Amino acid sequence: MNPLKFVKDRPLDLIAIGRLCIDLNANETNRPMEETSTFTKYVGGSPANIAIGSARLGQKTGFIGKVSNDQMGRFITNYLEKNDIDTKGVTTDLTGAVTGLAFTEIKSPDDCSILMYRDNVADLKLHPYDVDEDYIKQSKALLISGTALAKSPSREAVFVALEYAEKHEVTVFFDLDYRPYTWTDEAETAVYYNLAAEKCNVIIGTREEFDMMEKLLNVEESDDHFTASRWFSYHSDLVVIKHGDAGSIAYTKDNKSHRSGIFQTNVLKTFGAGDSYASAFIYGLMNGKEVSEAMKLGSASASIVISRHSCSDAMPTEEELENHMETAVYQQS
Ligand SMILES: Nc1ncnc2c1ncn2[C@@H]1O[C@H](COP(=O)(O)OP(=O)(O)OP(=O)(O)O)[C@@H](O)[C@H]1O
Ligand SMILES: O=C(O)C[C@@H](O)[C@H](O)C(=O)CO
Repeated sequence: MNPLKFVKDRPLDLIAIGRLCIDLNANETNRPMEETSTFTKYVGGSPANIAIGSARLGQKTGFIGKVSNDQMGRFITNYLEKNDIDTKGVTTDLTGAVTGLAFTEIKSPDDCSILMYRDNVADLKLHPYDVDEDYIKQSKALLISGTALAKSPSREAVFVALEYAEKHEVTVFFDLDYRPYTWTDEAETAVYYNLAAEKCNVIIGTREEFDMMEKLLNVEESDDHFTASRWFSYHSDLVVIKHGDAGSIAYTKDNKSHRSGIFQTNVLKTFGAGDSYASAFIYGLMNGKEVSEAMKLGSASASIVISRHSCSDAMPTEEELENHMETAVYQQS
C-alpha cells in the first residue's frame, strides 16, 4: 500500500531545497586523509545529491538554493542544468560567501569520514525572499533537508517553503541529514528538527538522527515504533528509519510496518547511501509503488552508489536501477 497522494498535472515532480556544495573525494583509497594527495571534484550536499538522483530516474526536478558567485558556484549550477534540473530557484550570493567543501577520507569500505569546510557558506545564506511561492506551487513534492535549518536565514527560508507547500498541497519529504558540525547546540538542533518534522508528510532518517531529535524527551531506549508514531498526530503519513547494512523499516499511519533488506554489493565507501536511498524511494512512491517496493528501490540505488566513487555522479538511471535489481543479490533483513 502507498499512503501518499500527489496532486496531478504540475510541471515539476520534485523541488529540493537547501545545500549545494562540492565533494572532493579521495582518489587514493584505503588510507587516511593525511596520506591522501589527490581528490576528484563532484557536486555534493545531501539535497543536491537527492535532486540529481531524482532527475536521473526521470523525475522532473527543480532546486531552490544559493551558490557562491565564483567558479565553484558556476560549476554547481552548470552540473545541475546538465542533469536536467531546473535551476530557476538557484540564486547567487552577493556577499562574498563561499561554497561548502566536503573532503572525504576512505580508509576502508566501512571506515569513511568527511572533513567539512563550512565557514561563511553560500547555501546557508538562502533567504526567505529567495523562496518563490509560485515556483513551489508548480511542484507535486518538496524535499527539505535538516542541515538547511542550522542557521538563519536559511532556516527561515525552509520554514517559508514549508508554509507554501502546505498552502498548495505539495507533499513534503524530510531527509533528516543531520550533520553535527553545522550545529552548535544540541537542544537548538533538536527543537528545530522537531518543529520542521511536524510539518512534513514523510520523514526519512537514520536511528541516530531520530535519537538526536528525541534528546529532549528523556527516552530511555531507542524504539522505532515509538519514533514513528510520534509523528502521525501531526502531518506524517510515513516514517522511515534506516539502519545501515541492516536495512530499513517504515511505518505508516495505519500502524503497519514494512521492512527492507539490502542488495549485496562491493562497497567502496559508505557515504551517499542515504541520499541515493532517498532519491529512489521518493521516485518509487511518486510512481505509485507500494511502500515496501519503494524501499527496495531505495536499497538498490544505495547499493549502486556505495560501490562507486562519487555520490552525485554515481546516481543510477531508471534502466541501471532496473537491471541492478534483476541481477544483484537481495538479502532480506
Ligand atoms: N553495506 C551496505 N550494503 C548494501 N546496502 C547498504 C549498505 N549500507 C547501507 N546500505 C543501504 O543504504 C541505506 C541507507 O544507509 P544508511 O542507513 O547508512 O543511511 P545514511 O547513514 O543516511 O547514509 P550516509 O552514509 O549516506 O549518510 C540502507 O537502508 C541500505 O538499504
Ligand atoms: O555536504 C555533505 O554533507 C557531503 C555530501 O555531499 C556527501 O556527498 C555525503 O555525505 C553524501 O551523504
